[in-house]
Amino acid sequence: MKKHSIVIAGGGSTFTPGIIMMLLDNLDKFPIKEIKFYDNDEERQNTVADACRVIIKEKAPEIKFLATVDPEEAFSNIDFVMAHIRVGKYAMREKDEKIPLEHGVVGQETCGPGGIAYGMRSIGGVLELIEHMETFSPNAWMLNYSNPAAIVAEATRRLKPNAKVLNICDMPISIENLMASILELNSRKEMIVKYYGLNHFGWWTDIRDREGNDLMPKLKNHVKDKGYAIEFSESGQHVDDSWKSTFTKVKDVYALDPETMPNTYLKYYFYPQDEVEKANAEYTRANEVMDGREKHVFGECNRIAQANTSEGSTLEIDEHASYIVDLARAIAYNTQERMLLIVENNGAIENFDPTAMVEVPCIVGSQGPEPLTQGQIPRFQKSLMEQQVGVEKLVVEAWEEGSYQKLWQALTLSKTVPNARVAKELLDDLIEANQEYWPTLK
Ligand SMILES: NC(=O)c1ccc[n+]([C@@H]2O[C@H](COP(=O)([O-])OP(=O)(O)OC[C@H]3O[C@@H](n4cnc5c(N)ncnc54)[C@H](O)[C@@H]3O)[C@@H](O)[C@H]2O)c1
Ligand SMILES: O=P(O)(O)OC[C@H]1O[C@H](O[C@H]2[C@H](O)[C@@H](O)[C@@H](O)O[C@@H]2CO)[C@H](O)[C@@H](O)[C@@H]1O
Ligand SMILES: [Mn+2]
Repeated sequence: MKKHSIVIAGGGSTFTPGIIMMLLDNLDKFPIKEIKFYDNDEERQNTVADACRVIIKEKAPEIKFLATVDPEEAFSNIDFVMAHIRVGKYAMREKDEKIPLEHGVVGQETCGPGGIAYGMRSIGGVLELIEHMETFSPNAWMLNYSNPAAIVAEATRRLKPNAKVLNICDMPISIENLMASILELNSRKEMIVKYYGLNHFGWWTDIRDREGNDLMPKLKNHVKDKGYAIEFSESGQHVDDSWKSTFTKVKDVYALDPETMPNTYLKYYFYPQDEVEKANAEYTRANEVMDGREKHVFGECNRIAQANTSEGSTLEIDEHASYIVDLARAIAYNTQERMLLIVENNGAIENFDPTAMVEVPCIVGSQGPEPLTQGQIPRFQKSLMEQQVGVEKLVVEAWEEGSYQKLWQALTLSKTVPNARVAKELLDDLIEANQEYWPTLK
């Protein structure tokens, strides 16, 4: 098997050590020659890189390792870019969440005004990574999970239509892991699913085992009362209380259409007021993540680098991120794996905008993804998706044209925003907070 060279863009991410440990755990399936880290924050990246260097040396000393802030060094001679950047880091995520709450609107990193603000920051950052890849390794593929994936994917479709970039999200994978637990299966890979939607905005319509048996009745029986909540102590991975509450809230989302299984993020569109009431405007998910995951990961990285050993480390392999290996293998070895990806619709959802970026099952091989047709979708989901895809497209147009008007329209159209006046007040506050990152809007 060919050994691959990869660059992780956003080397300083809190997810990087877990992904490195996951890659090292899968070397038999996806051999690696070289790993490079690239970030535009050298200090943050070095903290993670100094620990990962130790881990790689212990587990696979034959792998070359380099951390750099120089695009040419990072993007030369690579086969894959694994991209997870957060433009503006947690300081800006905190503003994305808190500014909407000041206006009585959902404060969430990828949904509603927070997602729109984050999108306006991410588009430029992700397009720049694509340009580096195309300049220094034109045959490489980018596996992109930088958020907000829906807006980023639309930007890549519109502004880099020929780029070899695959946009993917781990939420369906996480949910399928929970479904597998509920169904008492050994792995989510025992399920064959049908699914359609937008990123963080979709529904499973059919779930079967490999023999073709319908697993939906058993799932429905659990989800109607408990959502996707399970006994998390048995799941092996730590799950924060706010995520447990999200998994439980699924039962209310499910009630809207008991024939399908929903993505967790739909709660922000169906029950925005519940989310606003529950939120603490002084302490949002960004604060939780900074005090939790970020402190833990950076604390452990410092300890490993100083001790020059990972012995006793509490960093966890990011098991559910193994979809990244599946995706890279599908491209590298033409495995024809069936995976949910965010791709241009082109008729996969028959009665929906062919130019929308939708999340559907695809067969992935060395030529990229082939979307599987999901047929016609019902009026309820179609109407919701049309509104949301309108928001996403308007954001990308606003970014490209520097249009205040289109961004105001996008915010007004979002189901999470009550009216155009609130949308305008929000927009003005978001412009003020994002001066360093957004294009100038006229
Ligand atoms: N698609 C998914 O389902 C999924 C799942 C988990 C995380 N994510 C995304 O992964 C990303 C990382 O998340 P995190 O919580 O670890 O964030 P983080 O802030 O810890 O890491 C992001 C890194 O990106 C770097 N960065 C920012 N702008 C950059 C640029 N223009 N060029 C190069 N590097 C840049 C930052 O310096 C930082 O080190 C986020 O976009 C997050 O939303 C996506
Ligand atoms: O609030 P965060 O930073 O913890 O998570 C935001 C991300 O949430 C999703 O990914 C989750 C995953 O679905 C969950 O089960 C858990 O295992 O962790 C992941 C990362 O926290 C979502 O798909 C991402 O787009 C979000 O960035
Ligand atoms: Mn996601």
